[in-house]
Amino acid sequence: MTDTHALYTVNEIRQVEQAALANSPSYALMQRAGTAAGELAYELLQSTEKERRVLVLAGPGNNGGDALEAASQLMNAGLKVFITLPFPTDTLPADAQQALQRAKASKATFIASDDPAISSTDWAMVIDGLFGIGLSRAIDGPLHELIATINQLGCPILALDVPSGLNADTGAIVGDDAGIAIQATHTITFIADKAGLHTCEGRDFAGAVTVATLDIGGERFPPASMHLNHPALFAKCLRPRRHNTHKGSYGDVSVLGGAHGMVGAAVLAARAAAKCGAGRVFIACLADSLLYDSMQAELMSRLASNIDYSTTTTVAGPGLGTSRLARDILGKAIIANTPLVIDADALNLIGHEPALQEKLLARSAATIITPHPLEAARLLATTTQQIQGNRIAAARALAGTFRATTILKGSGTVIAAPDGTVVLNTTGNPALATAGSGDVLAGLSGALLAQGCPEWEAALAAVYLHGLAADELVKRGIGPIGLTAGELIPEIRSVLNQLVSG
Ligand SMILES: NC(=O)C1=CN([C@@H]2O[C@H](COP(=O)(O)OP(=O)(O)OC[C@H]3O[C@@H](n4cnc5c(N)ncnc54)[C@H](OP(=O)(O)O)[C@@H]3O)[C@@H](O)[C@H]2O)[C@H](O)CC1
Ligand SMILES: [K+]
Repeated sequence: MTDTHALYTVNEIRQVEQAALANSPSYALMQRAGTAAGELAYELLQSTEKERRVLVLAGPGNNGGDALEAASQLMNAGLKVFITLPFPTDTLPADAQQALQRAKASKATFIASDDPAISSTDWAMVIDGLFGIGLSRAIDGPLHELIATINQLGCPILALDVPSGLNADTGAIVGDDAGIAIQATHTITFIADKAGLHTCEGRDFAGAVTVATLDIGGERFPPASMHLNHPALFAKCLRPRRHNTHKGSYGDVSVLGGAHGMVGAAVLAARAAAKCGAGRVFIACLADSLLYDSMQAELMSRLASNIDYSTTTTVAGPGLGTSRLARDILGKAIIANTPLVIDADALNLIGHEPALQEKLLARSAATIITPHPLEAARLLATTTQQIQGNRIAAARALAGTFRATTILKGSGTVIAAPDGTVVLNTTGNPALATAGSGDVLAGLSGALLAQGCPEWEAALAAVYLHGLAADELVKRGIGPIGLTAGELIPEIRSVLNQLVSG
């Protein structure tokens, strides 16, 4: 495949697989999958000093076949391989039957899934081939117990195609609290990459993801509607500055927020906007409580009611509250039809007020909305659990309903366009789960819009840079525990400048 950042749904992959199976000998794809998995396992095991015992979990379908094939490869490479196959073998699909015969011939040791050796052996690695894209219900009973035991082992776990128990499309654990999934350190996924490995629980359960295409050419794939975020997707809007420019060249940002007692949120967004390149930044507070920002004297303070929203990019929401005054001024900012980022309480107001929704739909200027899952649930009149159950569908629904580029925050932030295009972000870490981090993202998004970045690229760049800054800080020991949102701002400025000059 040429498009290395493309993501496909299970349905799409099934179609590609069927077409490929029709044109190659049966069993060839499974052999390729098993070989790719065996090679990766072997490579990962090179750094281990343990006696190289590998436990292979094989399931009742073709994912189990892949695992049995990988087991044969590793036996042939001289490792000590133990296989547990806790299912009747006479109902294995034909290809998996062949893989079973080869595994038996390789003299791998078969052990029962309740053998105490599973929890007492110091395994160098576990290979998870219980279920792949054919998982159809929550994993329960003895298999649930087996997976709980495996997750406690503390050794590297290589999942084949998908960590068993994870929905490959959504990244949710199938069956939610009733289900369970393998918590892999590595996943080798077949034919094409899958969205569920990169959002919701995906990042925690899949670990490092490798794609093995099984030699299926890119021409067999439909155009992808989902991609992983990458600078190539937005680089064209982050260009070096021309010499012959002035502050007016980089736009004004006004942060509409800061109700009484909540000015800090607006200050964080405004500082982010200033340090990410906006020409001039105004803190447009509802409350008359901020004279100036002593840490960032470049910021200008105005009463929200005195701003001309037709001449500025607006970041609406940080610390805005849901008062009548907030609602009225938000309405003015929306109808001004200038670039707009809508965050926090501005989203809550829109969720409650059909009149604001109508105004939003009448806009033609750039609009980015940045809900976290609870705000998304309010906007779509549903529950957080429903949103998290299918984050991609939720982001698409928001983008379509409000005709706005949507940034659905959370692990594996989803960026969706009204036409259904989706990008999943790859940067960021739990350090971002801190108060004010959303305000910084909103301010950064506003700064990029003010500098002329189109809304789609601005959203992709903002999310990517915000996460990358957190990753860089964590590498230096500043977080994940205790990273504060304000610390992100200078780091975002650094990674932004590096990207522009690099
Ligand atoms: N076909 C090929 O050549 C290739 C396939 N690849 C690999 O195959 C899997 C997909 O294989 P598939 O057989 O469709 O599905 P699975 O192996 O994931 O699992 C299906 C079986 O699991 C049973 N099942 C489903 N959920 C549960 C559950 N919660 N508890 C117990 N059993 C469950 C299901 O039973 P049903 O009753 O639902 O029918 C099936 O028996 C793919 O992921 C790849 O790893 C490779 O890509 C190579 C080419
Ligand atoms: K698996």
